[in-house]
Amino acid sequence: MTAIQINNLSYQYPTSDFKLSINQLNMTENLVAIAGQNGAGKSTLFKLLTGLVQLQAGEIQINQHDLAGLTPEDRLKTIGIVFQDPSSQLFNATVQQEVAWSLSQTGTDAAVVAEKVDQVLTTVGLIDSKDKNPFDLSMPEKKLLSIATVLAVDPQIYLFDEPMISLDWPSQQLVTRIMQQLAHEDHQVITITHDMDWLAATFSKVYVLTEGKVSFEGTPEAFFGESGLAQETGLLTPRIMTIAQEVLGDSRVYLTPEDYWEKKHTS
Ligand SMILES: Nc1ncnc2c1ncn2[C@@H]1O[C@H](COP(=O)(O)OP(=O)(O)OP(=O)(O)O)[C@@H](O)[C@H]1O
Repeated sequence: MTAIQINNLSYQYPTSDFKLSINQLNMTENLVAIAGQNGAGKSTLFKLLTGLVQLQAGEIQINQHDLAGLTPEDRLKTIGIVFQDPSSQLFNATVQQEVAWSLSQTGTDAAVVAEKVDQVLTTVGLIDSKDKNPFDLSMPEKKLLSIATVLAVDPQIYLFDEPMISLDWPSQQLVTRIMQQLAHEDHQVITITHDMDWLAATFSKVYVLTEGKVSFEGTPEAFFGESGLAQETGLLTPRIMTIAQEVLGDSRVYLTPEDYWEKKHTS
């Protein structure tokens, strides 16, 4: 089990009034979603977790080790991020080299690299494109390649910033399966998402940020079950719940169509 512990965190951009403040947060679940309106501070939290910006106050601990004290190599092996825009992550001449480059940053033995590259490219369905230039890939393929570069390093914690954006349905299903498999293997998977249907169907724990503060932590069932909370925090409810409410006047919590069917037939 991985535990991220945040104490008295505070961060303010030099050129903006926005301030992220988290007094105490203890993240231990393997499948975690971070939600919140635009500008709530979700990406800023990811930047702090990956060291892209430095904490101004407080501490972030991973399994009781201060994140700030990790060497760059240990940090890579601890937390990996898949950015929203894959183009910001890709710069090598071939798909194969792109994945090999990310592994070379962790001092991996050259003999292991080729095998690992093939393995992760197979996982994301890009093995037949390994000699292509990353910029000749489609947007979903670029995203899958950026996921492969992180899978190759195999960090303890995976951060995904809006992974579903610009993916077609098969790629969405593939990425969801990869995340579930990672969580099953006891990695921690933390995802920023605006997709409430996907959040409700996939995650066991949700943290909602509102204006730089954690305004809710709990299960999706508890979040959508608290009357008016989704609306107050600027989020939608799952579509099945909206339909049940608006068409049938049924205001119970339904996370997925399957959940609706089950609850209807067991009550
Ligand atoms: N580099 C920066 N310099 C100054 N202000 C910034 C910078 N990056 C973000 N901000 C501001 O900080 C606030 C939080 O931004 P952040 O990107 O963390 O929000 P978010 O919840 O990820 O939003 P979104 O859902 O739109 O991605 C916003 O008001 C944003 O304008």
